[in-house]
Order: sequence, then structure tokens, then C-alpha cells
Amino acid sequence: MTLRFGVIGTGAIGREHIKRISNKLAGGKIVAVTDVNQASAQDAVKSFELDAVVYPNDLALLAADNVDAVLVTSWGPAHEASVLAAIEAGKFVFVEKPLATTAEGCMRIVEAEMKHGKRLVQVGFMRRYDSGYVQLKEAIKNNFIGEPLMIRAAHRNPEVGENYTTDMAIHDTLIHEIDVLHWLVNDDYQTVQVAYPKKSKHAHENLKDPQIVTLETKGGIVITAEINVNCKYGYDIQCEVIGEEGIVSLPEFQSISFRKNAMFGTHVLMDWKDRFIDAYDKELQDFMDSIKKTGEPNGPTSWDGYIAQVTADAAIKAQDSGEKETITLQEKPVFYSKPTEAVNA
Ligand SMILES: NC(=O)C1=CN([C@@H]2O[C@H](COP(=O)(O)OP(=O)(O)OC[C@H]3O[C@@H](n4cnc5c(N)ncnc54)[C@H](O)[C@@H]3O)[C@@H](O)[C@H]2O)C=CC1
Ligand SMILES: O=C1[C@@H](O)[C@H](O)[C@@H](O)[C@H](O)[C@H]1O
Repeated sequence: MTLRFGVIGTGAIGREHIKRISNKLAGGKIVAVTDVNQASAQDAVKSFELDAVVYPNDLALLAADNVDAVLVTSWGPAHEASVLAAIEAGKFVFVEKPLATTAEGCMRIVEAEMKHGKRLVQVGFMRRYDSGYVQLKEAIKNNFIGEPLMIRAAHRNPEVGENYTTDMAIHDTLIHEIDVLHWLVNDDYQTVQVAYPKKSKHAHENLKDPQIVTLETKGGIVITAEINVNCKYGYDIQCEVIGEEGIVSLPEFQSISFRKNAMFGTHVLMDWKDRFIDAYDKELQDFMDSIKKTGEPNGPTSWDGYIAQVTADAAIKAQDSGEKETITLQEKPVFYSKPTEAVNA
């Protein structure tokens, strides 16, 4: 069975996912596309030689009988409405982060999905599929370093545009650490605080960069995450878990080493699209395979999207207050507690 996809949003990541579903992965086909910028949707069909219909909007696309699943890859503020409409239409949804831009919006999706009665939605938190993070999780689970005590993480981009604002460091960038780090240690967040070191001369006038975010988990683990989006030298993701008996670290992205001009070194990636390329492939392949196998997606859930948004909201509050802010989650519904495959365990 081929899963027939409609794509809502044919910008940067929408096109990346169109390419991988059409040319690389097994079991999916793009049959419909839409974008508020209709020229972009038409261009995607032409550029990727898709046998797909261009629809004027998400609702028209969702009404098409031959669409089994949608990729929601539009701008964050548009996600909630498209995801709710897709659930209403009974279609499977792969939605890029954020699930919705408010915790209330995420909760509306959670409630709609529970009302539907089975899982339809997977959120694009692809790091859970990255082999480095998977190895870290295995090591922690197997007690290789004893109880984890601290995590040091960094999310560095070479540069960002003028439209990148201080709060985006949380809801656009840190959101990946927010999701993957509590999953890594199987714990919940309790508090968050944000500090601003000396500002980089490369940060534009209204952007506070870098930022240091400190998260404490209920189990007492202290996480410090550096967000540094003008680091200049590359796209660099770091994670080190310090345990009672040892330390485990995220592997560096593999690249040849070189000896040249009196230097020994290795290359650092510049583009986020390359760093997690395997993880993007795996998350979408898993989305298709698990739907075919079990009738439900297996990856990060709407509840995971809700956790990320509540935590991001508290972190944004902490950016303004300078105080330690409490992270208060509602109780996890049984609906999202059933055991799933490894990635979500
Ligand atoms: N998982 C990851 O690593 C990444 C996730 N993202 C997320 O993916 C989403 C898209 O990001 P990009 O592709 O970088 O943005 P983009 O700006 O390149 O593309 C977004 C597209 O959505 C379209 N759009 C906006 N509202 C729409 C609506 N209501 N209906 C249909 N189309 C609509 C825009 O016209 C644009 O073509 C964002 O939520 C972003 O946070 C982006 C990059 C990486
Ligand atoms: O989601 C993403 C982008 O929005 C963001 O701009 C990058 O910094 C992230 O690492 C990437 O994964």
C-alpha cells in the first residue's frame, strides 16, 4: 500500500520532505500540494516532476479522497488550524515543529485526537531518530554512566536573518533540545531560567545572542543549553551527559579528517539540513511504516508537542523575568501512555 500525501507548505523543509518521499524513501507518493503562495506550490510540482494536484488551500486539499496523510510544513502559526482540520477529516498528519504556537493550541489538538479515538499525528522532532542520540539513550538506559546528574548541550548556527528575534531562540531553536533531552533521560522538566552572557558583535541590534538556558528536571538533573545563533564557524550540535560513573557525548558529525597547510582537522557542517539528514529520512520512513503496520504513527506524539510548547512558554517568560520559572504540565492522558516502539519509549 502506498501512502498518498498532501503537502501544506512548499517552502524549505516542505521541499526537502517532498524530495525524500519522492526519491529516497519507500511507500509514499506526493499527490497534492498547497501553499498560500500558489506560485511556490506550482513550482514544487514542476521542479520535482510530481504527479500532483495544486489546491488553493489546506481545506480543499484535505477534502480530496485520494489524500491519506498530510505533511504540515507551513509557518508555525498556521499549523494548528491545518492539523485540526486534518484530524476532523480523519487523515494522518506529519507536522513540523511547533505542533502549535501556544500550549492551549497544542491541547486543542490533543483533545481532538483523543476524541477521534486513535493516533493520527506525529510531530517532526527528528532528533529522536538520530543515531547519536539513540546511542546516548541506550547507554543511559543500560546504566553505562550510572545515574545522569547533568547535561551540557549547545545549539549553534553560523548566522541568522534580521527576522530572527530573541524569543525564536526558544521556540524555533531550543525547542529541539527541549524535546530530545527529557526523552533522553526519561524525566520531566520542573523549572527553567535564562541568562544572557556578553552579546556577540555579530547579533543584530534587537537580538540577544548567545543565551544560556538552564532546565531542571523533576529527578534533579540540571541541563545547561547554550543557544548561539551567530557562532560563525558552523552548524554545531553538542550534548554531553554527565553521570555518577562516567560521561557520554553525542558523536561529532562524520567527515574526513585532513592534513593540509600545517594543519590537522576535520570539516564542520554549515547547514542544518545536512546535520540530521538521516534522522529526517528515518522519521518519515517510520511514519509511513508504522501506519501501514499498526494503523497509527509511532513517533513523537501530540502530547510531546504539548510538553515542548509548555516548556517553551515558560522559557520565554524566563527570558523576560530573569527568574527561575516553573513548568507545569497537565497529567499525561492514558491515550498517550501506551507502550510504543523504541523511538518513543
Ligand atoms: N525539524 C526541523 O529541523 C525543521 C523544522 N522547520 C519547521 O518547518 C516549518 C516550515 O519552515 P520552513 O520550511 O523553513 O519555512 P519556509 O518559510 O521556507 O516555508 C513555509 C511555507 O509555508 C507557506 N505557508 C504559510 N502559511 C501557510 C498556510 N496557511 N497554508 C499553506 N502554506 C502556508 C509559506 O508560503 C511558505 O512557502 C516551520 O514550522 C519550522 O519551524 C524548519 C526547518 C527545520
Ligand atoms: O528546526 C530548525 C530550524 O528552524 C532552526 O533554524 C535550526 O537552528 C534548527 O537546528 C533546525 O533543526
